[in-house]
Amino acid sequence: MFEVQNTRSVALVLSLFAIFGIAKYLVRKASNKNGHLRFPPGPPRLPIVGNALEATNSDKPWVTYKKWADVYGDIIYCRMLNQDVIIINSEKVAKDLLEKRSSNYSDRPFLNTTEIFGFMFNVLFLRYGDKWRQHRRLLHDKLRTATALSYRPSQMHKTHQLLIDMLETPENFAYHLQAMMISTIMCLTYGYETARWRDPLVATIEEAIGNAHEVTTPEASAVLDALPLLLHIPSWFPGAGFKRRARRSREMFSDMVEKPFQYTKSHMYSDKAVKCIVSDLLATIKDEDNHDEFEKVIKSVASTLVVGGSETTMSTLLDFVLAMILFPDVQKRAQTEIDSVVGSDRLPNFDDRSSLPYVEAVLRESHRWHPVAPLGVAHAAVDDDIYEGYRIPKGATVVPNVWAMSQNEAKYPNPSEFMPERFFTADGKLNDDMIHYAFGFGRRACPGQHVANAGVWAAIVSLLAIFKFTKAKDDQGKGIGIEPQWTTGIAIHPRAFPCHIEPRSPDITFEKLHQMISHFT
Ligand code: HEM
Repeated sequence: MFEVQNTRSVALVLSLFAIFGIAKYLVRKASNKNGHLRFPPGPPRLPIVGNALEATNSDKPWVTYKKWADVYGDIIYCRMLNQDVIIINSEKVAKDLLEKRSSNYSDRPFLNTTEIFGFMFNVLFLRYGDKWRQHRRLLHDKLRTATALSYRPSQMHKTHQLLIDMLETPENFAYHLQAMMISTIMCLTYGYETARWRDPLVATIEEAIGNAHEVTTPEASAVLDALPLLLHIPSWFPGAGFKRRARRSREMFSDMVEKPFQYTKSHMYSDKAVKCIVSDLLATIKDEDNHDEFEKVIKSVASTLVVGGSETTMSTLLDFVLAMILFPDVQKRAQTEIDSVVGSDRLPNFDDRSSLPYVEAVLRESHRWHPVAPLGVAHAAVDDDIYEGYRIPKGATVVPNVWAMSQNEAKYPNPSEFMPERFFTADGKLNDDMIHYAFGFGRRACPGQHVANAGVWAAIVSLLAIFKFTKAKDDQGKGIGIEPQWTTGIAIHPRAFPCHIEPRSPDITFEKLHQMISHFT
């Protein structure tokens, strides 16, 4: 994060670390009540930096942590500069700590990068306490299973728009997937209809989120968290380019929070008003004394929905498309199932869902194969704790390595293969592995998972019903090989890959598709 560019800066940074490290060690030693217990096992630590170099050396820290897990076990202690970090590599330990002891593990570590990049409006990063509870109550009310059902018509409507866009310009598939997911959540949250192509608000949201994803992880924030003094150096100072990026990020997030909110507020009593989450919430606080305070909460909840609900679902769909190209037999089997249940004269609807178990398994495998949030979102320990005889210090950052859970060979043989079959029992029924760990743990678990699963299912089943996904071809007509790569950060997605998308049948013309959509029930 902090780009050290010359030897003097390095010397200065290291001396400061040494002073702060020793001071923190002495304070901790004096106040520690479980000091006689050992930390969980972990890799050897260097003086001052601890394990920070190894953890930040790769753009896939989850893979590094999984390698550590193979040596040291399911619960690991490491140190990122002056920060204690506990890495959890199994579902069992994650449940034991983050769920069964959730009153101690529902806090978030404070990351300086979230603050300076303007991401603190996001409920995801709120510390555990009354303010978080107030936000979380509203989120729960608007995202719980029963309410989520009322979003389905809108989710299907946006999915049908996606089918039209894909038929028109299949080469822009990644843009269409992203635009659909942002458009859906903007409509549900703000009643705002995005333009079909290059909507300015969509562009701001994409840029703001993309920018923040890489820097809002404990690994990326480690230097600034250890040495907050660096926040005060001027932006022209060598290595302080992050300050200029942070300023731009704050401006974009401010637009993202304010503009759509003001749109809803100014339209909610007009003839064109569309019922949405923000207008519902604003109506409930109309006569409240501390109206301005409530308005801030609504703004924060609404923009969190957009951040939480767009990039994650789009990334899952990109994983799905990539998997369909790399694993054509899975695609064929899912389409055979859809054809047998839905036929070719209509589009799938939510009533078909329970009759399409293989498609359901494709959805689960899309969450498992390359989890969108490979290190979940870090929790933090409120107080000292002891687990299996090991000491977990108060304030430790607790990282669930979702990647390691998803690649557990004992549970998922050949984990790098996309195999929906792994979700079936021997007698051909869907098993009960819903990949809940991809959505986090305990009191902080994703409140949007029902909405997410409905939206992603609708897109997967509809795309499979209409389109065939294959490798793009070179000049000689040979399929172009794909070496899949993923982005890095708190939420990841496959980097651009070549792909050929065409209708499964020559009967699928614009006219036919519009007809199917107009007859949709
Ligand atoms: C594939 C889609 C999604 C995935 C994989 C996902 C994953 C996650 C994860 C891992 C967390 C952190 C949980 C933890 O701290 O243990 C989270 C939190 C959250 N998600 Fe999602 N999410 C998805 C979709 C959505 C959607 C569609 C929404 C909203 C409509 C949403 C809203 C939120 C919110 C508000 C939080 C913050 C919860 C808190 O800190 O209390 N997510 N999500």
